[in-house]
Amino acid sequence: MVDRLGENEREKGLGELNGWVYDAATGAISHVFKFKNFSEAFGFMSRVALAAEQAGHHPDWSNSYNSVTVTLTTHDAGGLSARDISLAKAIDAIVA
Ligand SMILES: C[C@H](O)[C@H](O)[C@H]1CNC2=NC(N)=NC(=O)C2=N1
Repeated sequence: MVDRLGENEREKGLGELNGWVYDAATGAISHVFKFKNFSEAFGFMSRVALAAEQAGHHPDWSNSYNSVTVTLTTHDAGGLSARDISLAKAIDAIVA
């Protein structure tokens, strides 16, 4: 079990990320990643899948051709937790 972040922790975490948006209604952060083509998008998803497995924390996501929408929230905590911030940082590192 992991705690939901308070407002201050959430804002601090968001400040350490690159282009993720918090949705208060769902308690999730999301980011739309765009690539040159489907192959690049799927390669990104493969790398994220490995990072997610390593973290034991998994994205809600969708893919349409060259676009991947990644949404992170912690179901167990009913909102955003440090695990989401940590996985978002790993994803930012993958696209950097
Ligand atoms: C037992 C295991 O740690 C949990 O069920 C994990 C797996 N991956 C998860 N991923 C996400 N995004 N939220 C969770 O609450 C979650 N729970």
